[in-house]
Amino acid sequence: MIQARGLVQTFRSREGRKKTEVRAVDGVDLDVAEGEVVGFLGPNGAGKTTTLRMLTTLLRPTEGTATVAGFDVVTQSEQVRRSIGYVSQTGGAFSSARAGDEVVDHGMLYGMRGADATRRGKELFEQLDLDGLWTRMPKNMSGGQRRRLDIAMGLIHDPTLVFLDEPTTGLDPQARANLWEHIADLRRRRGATVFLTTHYLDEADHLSDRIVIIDHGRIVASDSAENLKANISGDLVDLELASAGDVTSAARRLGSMAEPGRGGAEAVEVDGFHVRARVAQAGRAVPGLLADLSRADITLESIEVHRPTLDDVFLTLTGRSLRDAQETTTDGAGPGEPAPPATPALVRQEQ
Ligand SMILES: Nc1ncnc2c1ncn2[C@@H]1O[C@H](COP(=O)(O)OP(=O)(O)OP(=O)(O)O)[C@@H](O)[C@H]1O
Repeated sequence: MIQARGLVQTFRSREGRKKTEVRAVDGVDLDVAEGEVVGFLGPNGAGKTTTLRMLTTLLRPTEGTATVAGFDVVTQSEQVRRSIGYVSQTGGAFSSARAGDEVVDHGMLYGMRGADATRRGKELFEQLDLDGLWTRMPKNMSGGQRRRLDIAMGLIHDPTLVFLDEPTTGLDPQARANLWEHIADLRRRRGATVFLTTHYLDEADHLSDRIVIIDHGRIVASDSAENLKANISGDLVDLELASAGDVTSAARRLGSMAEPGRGGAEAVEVDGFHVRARVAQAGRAVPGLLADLSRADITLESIEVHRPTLDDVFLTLTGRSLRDAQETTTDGAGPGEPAPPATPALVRQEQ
């Protein structure tokens, strides 16, 4: 459905008298099969939106080639546009028409009959929690409601290939869950292919068959979330001790079980009464560890095991945490909408 080879995008900008060149996308190859849901992850400025804009024909690649739905993004841009749905990060510019009319007009632009566009639009309004807002003007909607309207516009013509640029940023948890349901449904019922960028690791993990990670304009990983996590990180074991005296011996015992190549004291993090380390397979390691601690009369307050997250994957690949690589932004939610999470740029909810 999507095939890209050596995609490059450079931007020229001027800082004072100095001209600089930003290589926003630096040789991207992509293959997305029909019916696949791909989560495109990376820190701010990694090149996600620029890649998406090239694939959706909004930006001509500086170098490289890409076909989308079988059409060339440069020489057959019109056919590409007809074949896809696109929800941009910033949303569309709305006229002064009512929300429902905007959506129906948008469907008709794609060749739908008015009655079909209205029926489908009403269905989407209900699914995206926009009930009762059909006749409201978009400028009088909250930020979150406008975001959901953007999504309704992108899906009105039931595209079988959908590009979603941060579709749920600024949405409250319930609206996010609804949209997830909707995206899962697009694939289940229509066999749609979905290519989405997101800063929410749990979203990428939950929705995607495959995660593609981009950093500094280059793809650094591409695999299922399960495989990425299994290949890279061990499980994090977090022990809470009852007394400071037990911390040192617990740290020594846990260190000896840490992942091969990462064992020893340096693999162990001590934080107050907590001792943490990664072990290859916690399910197998923990029973022995507990028995060992018990024999040594070490009293545990609690033990927690965290499966590796996509953030751990990114950290292992690049030496940086996705969270640290993000900037905090607060846009997205409008009046009457719950505020977005404290660091909407990236939220980790897996652990
Ligand atoms: N029109 C432009 N002119 C100059 N530089 C640009 C332009 N558009 C993007 N860039 C730069 O290209 C790089 C990649 O930007 P891009 O928006 O693709 O990143 P992103 O991964 O989508 O980031 P975010 O998660 O913040 O949306 C950044 O360094 C950005 O500043």
